[in-house]
Amino acid sequence: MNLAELIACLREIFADDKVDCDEVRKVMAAYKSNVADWHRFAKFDPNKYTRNLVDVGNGKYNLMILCWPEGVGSSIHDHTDAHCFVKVLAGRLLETKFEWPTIEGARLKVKERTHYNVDGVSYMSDKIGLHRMENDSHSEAAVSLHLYIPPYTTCNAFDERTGHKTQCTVTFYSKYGQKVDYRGSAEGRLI
Ligand SMILES: O=C(O)CCSS
Ligand SMILES: [Fe+2]
Repeated sequence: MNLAELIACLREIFADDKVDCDEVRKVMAAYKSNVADWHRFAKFDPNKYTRNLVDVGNGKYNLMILCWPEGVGSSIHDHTDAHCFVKVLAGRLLETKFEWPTIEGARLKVKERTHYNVDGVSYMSDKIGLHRMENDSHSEAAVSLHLYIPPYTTCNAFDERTGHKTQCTVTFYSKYGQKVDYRGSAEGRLI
């Protein structure tokens, strides 16, 4: 299966409304990363991770490729009640899962830390908690494939020391292989 066939499979799965997480996870795991499939979407920025839109299906999901320079990670964030599947395409990612904050001003509690290597698939949702994804390698960039069902444009970022949350707008560095130019627009803040 190549990336185009994975996309065709996802469109079929999401032709109806129910989300069968096991089926999605199996399909994401069945695709074996091939840089020839995804290279044209993988646009890096030296100072942050980039979100590169690949497919929106019939509006039921966002499929995107994220590019992580060495040592770069996301903030600690939620997923706005969406399902979140992450598959590593190159390098490796460290996922740190946190409990939701319960005490005002208290430090977030770590639930677990897991490394995902190439073709590893992780699942996250607000029912499980919060997480941070990061490329903790200092010698190798990472690339990952993210599927969010349903799509969302805002989520919350959390301060690890206090649990304080800030709403963020998530944007795309590129869409379908073309860089997006936000000059002059308020958008553009990443989490
Ligand atoms: O920017 C995002 O969508 C978070 C990446 S880790 S799921
Ligand atoms: Fe996430």
